[in-house]
Amino acid sequence: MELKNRQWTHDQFNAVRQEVLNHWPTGKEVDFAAAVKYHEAIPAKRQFAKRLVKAKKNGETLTQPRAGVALIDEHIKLLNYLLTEGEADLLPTTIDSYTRQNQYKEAQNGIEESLKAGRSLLNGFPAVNHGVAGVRRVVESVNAPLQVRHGTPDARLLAEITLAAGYTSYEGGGISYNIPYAKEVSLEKTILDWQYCDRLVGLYAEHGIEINREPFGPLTGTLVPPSISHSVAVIEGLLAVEQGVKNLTLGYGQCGNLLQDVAAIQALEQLAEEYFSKHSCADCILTTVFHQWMGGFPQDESKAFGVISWGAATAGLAKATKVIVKTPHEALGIPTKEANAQGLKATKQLISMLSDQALPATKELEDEINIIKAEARCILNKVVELGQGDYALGAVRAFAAGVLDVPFAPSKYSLNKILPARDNNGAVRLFDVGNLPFTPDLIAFHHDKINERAKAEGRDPSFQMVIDDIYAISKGRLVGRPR
Ligand SMILES: CCC[C@H]1O[C@@H](n2cnc3c(N)ncnc32)[C@H](O)[C@@H]1O
Repeated sequence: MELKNRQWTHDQFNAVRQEVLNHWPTGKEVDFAAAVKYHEAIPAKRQFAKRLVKAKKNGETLTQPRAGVALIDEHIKLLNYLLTEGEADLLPTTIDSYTRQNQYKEAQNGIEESLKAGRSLLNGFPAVNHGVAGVRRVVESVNAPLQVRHGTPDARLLAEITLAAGYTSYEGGGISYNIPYAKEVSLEKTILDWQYCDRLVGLYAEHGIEINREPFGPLTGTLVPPSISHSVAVIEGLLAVEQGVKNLTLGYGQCGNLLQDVAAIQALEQLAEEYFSKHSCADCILTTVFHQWMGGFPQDESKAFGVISWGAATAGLAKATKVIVKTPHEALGIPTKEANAQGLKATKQLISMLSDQALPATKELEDEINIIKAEARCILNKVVELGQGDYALGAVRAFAAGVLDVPFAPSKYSLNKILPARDNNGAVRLFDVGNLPFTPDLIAFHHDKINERAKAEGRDPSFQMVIDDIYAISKGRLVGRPR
């Protein structure tokens, strides 16, 4: 099928669906009409979209962990522990890496080995192998809104099975689950495959079932400038809305400077409103998600709590609709349920203590918001130009030209010409703007900010700054100062 940002017809969708449902035997369990009926009976309090709308209306910042283990009963126990002990407002199901690569045979082995070992030998929940009936057991046993979180370039069968089972939110996107997650999967293919996922959500919406979609905001999670992650978020949001998605959460990964991060969430809301109303998507409900620091963490658990709490405080002051919570085991690997619950409770403490405060709307904050929006507009307008008006085509061409460029991305489709580094206050700026289509004054802004830090540190701007910043937080700092 030719790539274009146009809603798929039912015939186009159904032609592809037959093939998708055959990718693994459990695909046969998918019965869309029965799934719609099942969703109709899901109470509002367990519907992700509704809970987000309520939070936006009440000015709440909801907490959500990441969590997933191999076997159904253990996964249910884990989620219920995070709900009761961790006081989570929203719950995930993090999918294992084999499933993310469509390696369902290996996932099946993982299930069998986990049964033998009596513990999870997968780094997430292999939903495709468990099938609709198995995944539905999770939905029936956990009294909270459930979201599928993963990192899957071809997430079509995973969407069919988890949504049919009753999950009411689905993370990911054709850019955000390709560029940071795959080495050489064509962007064209993943954007097409994610149009399928969004069209499926659109079909549920046509039957009155509201399912929330959340493009993956942080991308590589390593010093990604806000304007770059926002540009991807807006593009994926527009592509999703074209396929009939009505409830979207756009996301952003914490960078660490409070002013820049609060400005980033406000700029994201304003950019989304601007671009969505421009493309007549006024009836799409928009919320935001703030991801606590996605880069390297300190091994020491007390220091890790410091990083988690900083992310919680920033999310609370930014008034994001939800915050994705890290754990004190981040530097070690998959967290225990206790560590996961601790991260959630520390976060909730900060969020509730900050619910009566907001960052004052100072000139500095406004300036930061305007810089982020100006940069994103430069990128998005160039994307539309390259795509001759089409965001899907434009996105593919923009990556080829370096107009969109994600730092430290594994994908060969990202030029990786840009180089981010922190300025003297720790805000993420660009040491090398690569081929980003910024105006001269924006380029000068970044240049000056990096030079200001260089002067303060008594060294020339260099790639060493980038390296120092990558390791800074795990070494207890924000700005990677020279030794
Ligand atoms: C983009 C996602 C990276 C983050 O996702 C966490 N993560 C991955 N898999 C699981 C899991 N099965 N349970 C709890 N957290 C998980 C990692 O720690 C990291 O923070």
